[in-house]
Amino acid sequence: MARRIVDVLVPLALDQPYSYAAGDIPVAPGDVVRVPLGTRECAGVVWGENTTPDPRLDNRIKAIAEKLDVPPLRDEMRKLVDWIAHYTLAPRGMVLRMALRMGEGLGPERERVGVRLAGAPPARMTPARARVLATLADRLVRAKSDAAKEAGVSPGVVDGLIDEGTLETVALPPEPVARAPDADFSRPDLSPEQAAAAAALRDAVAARTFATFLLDGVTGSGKTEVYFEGVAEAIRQRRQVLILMPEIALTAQSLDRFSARFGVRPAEWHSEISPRKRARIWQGVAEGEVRVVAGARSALFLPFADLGFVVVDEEHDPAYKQEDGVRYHARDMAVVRAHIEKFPIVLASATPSVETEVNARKGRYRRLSLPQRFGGQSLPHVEAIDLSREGPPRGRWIAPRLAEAVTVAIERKQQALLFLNRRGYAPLTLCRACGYRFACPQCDAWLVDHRFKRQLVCHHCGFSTPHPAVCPNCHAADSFVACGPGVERVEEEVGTLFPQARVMVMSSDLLTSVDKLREELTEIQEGRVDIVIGTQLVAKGHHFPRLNLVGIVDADLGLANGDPRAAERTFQLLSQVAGRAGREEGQGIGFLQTHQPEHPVMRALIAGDREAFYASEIDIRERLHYPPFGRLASLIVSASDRAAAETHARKLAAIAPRDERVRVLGPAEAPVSLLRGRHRFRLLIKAPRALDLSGYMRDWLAAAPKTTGDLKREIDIDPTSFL
Ligand SMILES: Nc1ncnc2c1ncn2[C@@H]1O[C@H](COP(=O)(O)OP(=O)(O)OP(=O)(O)O)[C@@H](O)[C@H]1O
Ligand SMILES: [Zn+2]
Repeated sequence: MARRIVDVLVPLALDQPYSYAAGDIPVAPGDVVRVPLGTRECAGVVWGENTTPDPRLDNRIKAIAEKLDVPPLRDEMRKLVDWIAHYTLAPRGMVLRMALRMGEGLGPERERVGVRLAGAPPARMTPARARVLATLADRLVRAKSDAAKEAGVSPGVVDGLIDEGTLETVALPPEPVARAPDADFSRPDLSPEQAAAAAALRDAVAARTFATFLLDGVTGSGKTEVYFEGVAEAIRQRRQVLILMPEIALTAQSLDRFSARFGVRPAEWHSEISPRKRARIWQGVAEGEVRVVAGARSALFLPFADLGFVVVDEEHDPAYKQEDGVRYHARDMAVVRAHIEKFPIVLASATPSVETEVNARKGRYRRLSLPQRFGGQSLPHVEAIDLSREGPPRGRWIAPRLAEAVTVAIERKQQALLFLNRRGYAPLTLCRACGYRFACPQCDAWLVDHRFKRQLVCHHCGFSTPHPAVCPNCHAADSFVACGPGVERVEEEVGTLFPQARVMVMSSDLLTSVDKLREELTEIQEGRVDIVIGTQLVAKGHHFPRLNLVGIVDADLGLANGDPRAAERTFQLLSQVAGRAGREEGQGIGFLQTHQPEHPVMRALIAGDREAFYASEIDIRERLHYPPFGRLASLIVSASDRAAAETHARKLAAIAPRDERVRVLGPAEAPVSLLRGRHRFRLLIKAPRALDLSGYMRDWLAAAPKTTGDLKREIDIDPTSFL
């Protein structure tokens, strides 16, 4: 009998599977196996039968070491991996790696040890020991760590009592990763609009077919309550659900809302979940035991046994695009997954991306509208403060009219949010004596002054250095001037203007963990803060009942960077921020401090005229053949040697396949021309919508010269960042 050979894809930067002999291990496609690779072993997935193995390899083919005891990767999941790799041009192994990211913790569950009172009291009694005995006097079993915690003693005390025979140990079953949600735990009364939208989602989930919805509701309209009804239907159908959120929106508040509706928290999946927990969730999801996952973009690659509904909350959020490794857009790939597995998906936003908006206009996505806030609250009233006419005095950042409004808000015991999307104290530091500016040694960027950490920091690569005492150029002392504001500088000004106010600064660099973020958000919700100063960390999804005033310190900040999506991003971000105001009672007000009150983005925000913004933006995109009316890809060539990068980029441009429908722009020095010590050149490729741009890029690179030295090429299909 011929040997059975199978192809195994390993989670490494390889596009092709390797052949292995199955021996007498009964493997089938999708099975997770351990295989020898070079000098070590690694996990991989059987991708298919190999019926025509290369005879020359015959005696070099190695055998599969073992089949792992985890559920196989289903057909649909393998199709998704193939699809994404094909589309993004990432090696298939790298995409697989995301689907196998169950941590190294897979394997038997770590046993939990419980204790209970069993024998005679110890010979030597101490107050700590007495407390443990008192705690366990009810003769119930407790986890060892819980017993220590409840008694307020160290675990060593409990161990001592076990050694003496006073306590006995008992093996406890592992805690479930997630308990089953109850679809009818607490059903809300929906407004008529909410009810109509919810019914559409429920029907779609019950129909078990592919459909894409845009849940288009103004800030505070109760989109969450609506998509929860789709979730409830999937739970009733005994199917699984994935709720994707931008990482920072995975807050205690949103998880609590889930448990208020369904009785339990969903399983969480984000970068701070521990490897062991990760492994258990992965397995629970694959076995169908975990019903609902709320996760950041990487949760898209979880191997659901029977996924029946996906929500992409805040679908316009740039955080859905992964910018390193496999460059994929989780929203778009979620739609692909829904299509492959034939279930409905809903994209929710108050400010849909232009792509999604156009898809809805063209009828490719079905729009569900919630034009009003829930409970009759009106949308915030937005006004411009023209910085060229009524700006603050020199060296200050809060205009008199905004300061006045903050004073009034505090008097009324309401909260104010001052938004500035810039971390640190000042974006540029220079020497007054000689004009020297502090720049990053590895990047084309100024160093940002972070006073709280007492460092100058590069926001591109993380390089940091303590504040020097004298100018490194002219050796003058005390000659530094901080230029421009960051949140820390606004905090300083707020301290002078409102000395009595309780102030909190929220900025990602000041946070140590997700838990810390959750604590701070709770403090704001509970009204223990008067003025919040924050970056985009506070812009998204939060519901602060007492917040009625939002001041945008520099509304023009995002417009200046030459990015084709600058207008869209600015509109979305500022609408979201302003949308935090007046959600529960009273009228919300937003102030935009701007030098360009006539800019279409500012005019649309002030008039509350979303349609005007989309009309002008869609018109521009259509004329320029930008997405979604055309397609883009970017190719960045980088190297530590500038000439090497430039020469290679030019060579690539010269050999681009000829196709009169495709335009290759560049190479040009990238806007960030030096990053982490590498010089960067960019090519931008523009093509019509119908063209297979991934195929074009693949043909191109297949003919390209090999990269030598530390030359690197990075391809980004549908880029969203243009730096
Ligand atoms: N049917 C309902 N019954 C009771 N409360 C509701 C209902 N719908 C919405 N709410 C409440 O209204 C508030 C706003 O809802 P939600 O946060 O879901 O809005 P949203 O549309 O997601 O807003 P944003 O886009 O600003 O995040 C929440 O406090 C929510 O609990
Ligand atoms: Zn840097």
